[in-house]
Amino acid sequence: MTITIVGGTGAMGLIFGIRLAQQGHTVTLLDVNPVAIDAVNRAGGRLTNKTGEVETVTNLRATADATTIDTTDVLIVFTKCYWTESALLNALPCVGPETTVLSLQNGWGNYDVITAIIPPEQVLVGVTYVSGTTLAPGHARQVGNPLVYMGRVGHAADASVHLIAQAIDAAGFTTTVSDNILNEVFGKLAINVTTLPTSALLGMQAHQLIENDSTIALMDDLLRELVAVVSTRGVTMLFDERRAAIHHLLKNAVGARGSMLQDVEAKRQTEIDVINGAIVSMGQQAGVPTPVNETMVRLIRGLESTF
Ligand SMILES: NC(=O)C1=CN([C@@H]2O[C@H](COP(=O)(O)OP(=O)(O)OC[C@H]3O[C@@H](n4cnc5c(N)ncnc54)[C@H](OP(=O)(O)O)[C@@H]3O)[C@@H](O)[C@H]2O)C=CC1
Ligand SMILES: CC(C)(CO)C(=O)C(=O)O
Repeated sequence: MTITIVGGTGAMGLIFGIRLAQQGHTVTLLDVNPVAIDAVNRAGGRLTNKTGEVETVTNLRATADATTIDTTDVLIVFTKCYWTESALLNALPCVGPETTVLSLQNGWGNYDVITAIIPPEQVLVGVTYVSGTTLAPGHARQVGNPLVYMGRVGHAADASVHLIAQAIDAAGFTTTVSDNILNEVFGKLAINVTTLPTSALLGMQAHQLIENDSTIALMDDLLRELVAVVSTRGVTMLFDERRAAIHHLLKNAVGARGSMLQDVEAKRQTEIDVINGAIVSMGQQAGVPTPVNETMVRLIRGLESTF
């Protein structure tokens, strides 16, 4: 399969690109970061795995120029959400009528942004529980849970979805094709809404969030609001089940640094608008109060204003 990853030299792009290249796929990392592109083309993509070993993969290339890439079978989107539109427009030279575009980004709204550019029948969305950190240009660390959920929005998956899912699964990510993928997107959003701003504001690693009553109570409040909001969209989410899933994930994510914490440390814009900001907007539309999520948005925006 030919696979192009947009945002490919970022933390998640490198992890998926390296794992897919190790399976023999023709992988191209499309990115705008010249230092990371150069590092990959000179020394290969490097991945520090869960046991601390560094794996180096040289059968992949990186570029900023989509016109140098043949029409790709699959385009995986792994930019920060605020770059999705411009990154996709830049990627169009390697997208044909048979290309499948798959977003595994966090946040709410990726499907709408992508389908404003790419026909919906070519678009898949999903989520992943892998946690990635950039250690150096062209070098990422993979921790977290290697789970992926993907599917077609509003339609059952066909054979082509299963083929891509099999490729991702064979690359070491336990992959589930879902016929109700937006439920999975909301389930992941619940994890991001509760954990990402909390860890970013307090400088805490994932497992530290469940080591004291105050952060547990704060995350409960954020989750309660999200459950109330998504119920107005016909999504049944059980508070206790999601809370247990979040605690389980955090307990098993020792050493993981949430992507928003990494953004704050790098003094980079965060994805707060498509995470807690999305809950605030949906709450406003449905008449559901979301004061705790609104406070997190204000705190993160305040922090961003100091960068
Ligand atoms: N990190 C994590 O643990 C997880 C992240 N996610 C989600 O995955 C997505 C990617 O996150 P992450 O890998 O951490 O982010 P990174 O910032 O590490 O990577 C994003 C990459 O996209 C590049 N980029 C920016 N603009 C463009 C463009 N126009 N065209 C192509 N590439 C571009 C960036 O370059 P530059 O550096 O120069 O800006 C960077 O190399 C986000 O939605 C995040 O929420 C999901 C699960 C876990
Ligand atoms: C939940 C977590 C940590 C990993 O899946 C994540 O989504 C992120 O850091 O953005």
